[in-house]
Amino acid sequence: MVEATAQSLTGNDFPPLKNDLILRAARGERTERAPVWVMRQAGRYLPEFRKVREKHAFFDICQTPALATEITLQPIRRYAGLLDAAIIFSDILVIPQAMGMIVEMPEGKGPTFPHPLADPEDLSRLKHPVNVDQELGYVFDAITMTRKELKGEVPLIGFCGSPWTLMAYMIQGGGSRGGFHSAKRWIFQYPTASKELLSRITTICVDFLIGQVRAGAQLVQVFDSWASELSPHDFQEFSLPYLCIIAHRVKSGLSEVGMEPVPMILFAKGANYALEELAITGGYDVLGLDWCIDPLVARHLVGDSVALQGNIDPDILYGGKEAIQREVKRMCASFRSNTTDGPKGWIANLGHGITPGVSTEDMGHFLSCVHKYSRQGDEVV
Ligand SMILES: O=C(O)CCc1c2[nH]c(c1CC(=O)O)Cc1[nH]c(c(CC(=O)O)c1CCC(=O)O)Cc1[nH]c(c(CC(=O)O)c1CCC(=O)O)Cc1[nH]c(c(CCC(=O)O)c1CC(=O)O)C2
Repeated sequence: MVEATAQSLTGNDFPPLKNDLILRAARGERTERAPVWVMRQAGRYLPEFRKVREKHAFFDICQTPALATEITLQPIRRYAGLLDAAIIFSDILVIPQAMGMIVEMPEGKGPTFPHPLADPEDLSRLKHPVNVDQELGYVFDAITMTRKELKGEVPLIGFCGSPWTLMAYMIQGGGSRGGFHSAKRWIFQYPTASKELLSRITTICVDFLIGQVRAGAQLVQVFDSWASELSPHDFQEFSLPYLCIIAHRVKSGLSEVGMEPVPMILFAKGANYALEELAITGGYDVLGLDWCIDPLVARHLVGDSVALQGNIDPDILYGGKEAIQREVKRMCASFRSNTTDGPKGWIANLGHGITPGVSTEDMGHFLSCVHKYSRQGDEVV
């Protein structure tokens, strides 16, 4: 267990960084091998996470910097030398909580909102404006503490949910299992109120990401996990403009306080139809891919303007050692455009989060295979 407390945090005098592979790849540079991290790498597939979870409620962990730090470090310790980034332990749903909504996490059911937004009058129930330092300062404290405890081993990623994905949760009242009818009814029946809500969330995302960087995050990722629910036209109307505002305002906001921009990653799951446009106008340095697009095709669409992240099917980790090796090899060849050169502008990851049933050994095997098959000079499939 880490010993520091939130009270002991002082300034931003962090230990020097020893591994900058992911930062170089995010800038589009050619690297000696692909940096690798995994969405949800600190989570239920780890027995050490489940042990902490037995004693603490999910959001208590998020709100207690020493616990969030401990869990963020768990995969970094277990897979020492194999992971090239840590991601702060938190959840995308801390923003709806900051807006005054109650979010519960009943065992085995996933996030639940007991009082979702039913119609536009309900917007008046939300805090507006939101004081992000006050409501989400615990995430900033957790980031500062984690950054110190990481001792420069790997960079730390901060994150938030996208306006559309968060709006969908706030109206739907729960996870993907319930469908998306209520959330989508809003965009068709109440487009003006929907845009008002999206704008409010956008402002919070901007302040939240700037705060995370000021607290010590060295990259940030925006999760638009439910982009897949929108048609290309509706993505243009109800998600893309807000994603663009976030990227541009975070960068300008950081420069206003005299800070260097950090790489920004966008994971818009299922929005592969928008990759070309996102690369041109999005303002993100890295675009995350799900497993439904071939990396060669994605690279062709985005050109050299952005780095890419991803993208094998998370269920491959259930396929056994041989399948993992085979599929990682295939992914590496495709991201490396079938050359023996080192990868250029590629961060290896799954195409979405690791799921709770994966064995810790198979996760380790995935990471080792990326190290082996993404290396410069290595054979291609
Ligand atoms: O599938 C659903 O409908 C609800 C998903 C869900 C959320 N929080 C949740 C759950 C329950 C669950 O995972 O079973 C609740 C949640 N969030 C988290 C965990 C830990 C774990 O997955 O085992 C859990 C499970 C909690 C538990 O029961 O112990 C932590 C979390 N959520 C998230 C992150 C960031 C990341 O992915 O790396 C991270 C932290 C980083 C890390 O674990 O290393 C992000 C998150 N949370 C969430 C989403 C939306 C995804 C979706 O709706 O499909 C997303 C974004 C995404 O994964 O695309 C919402």
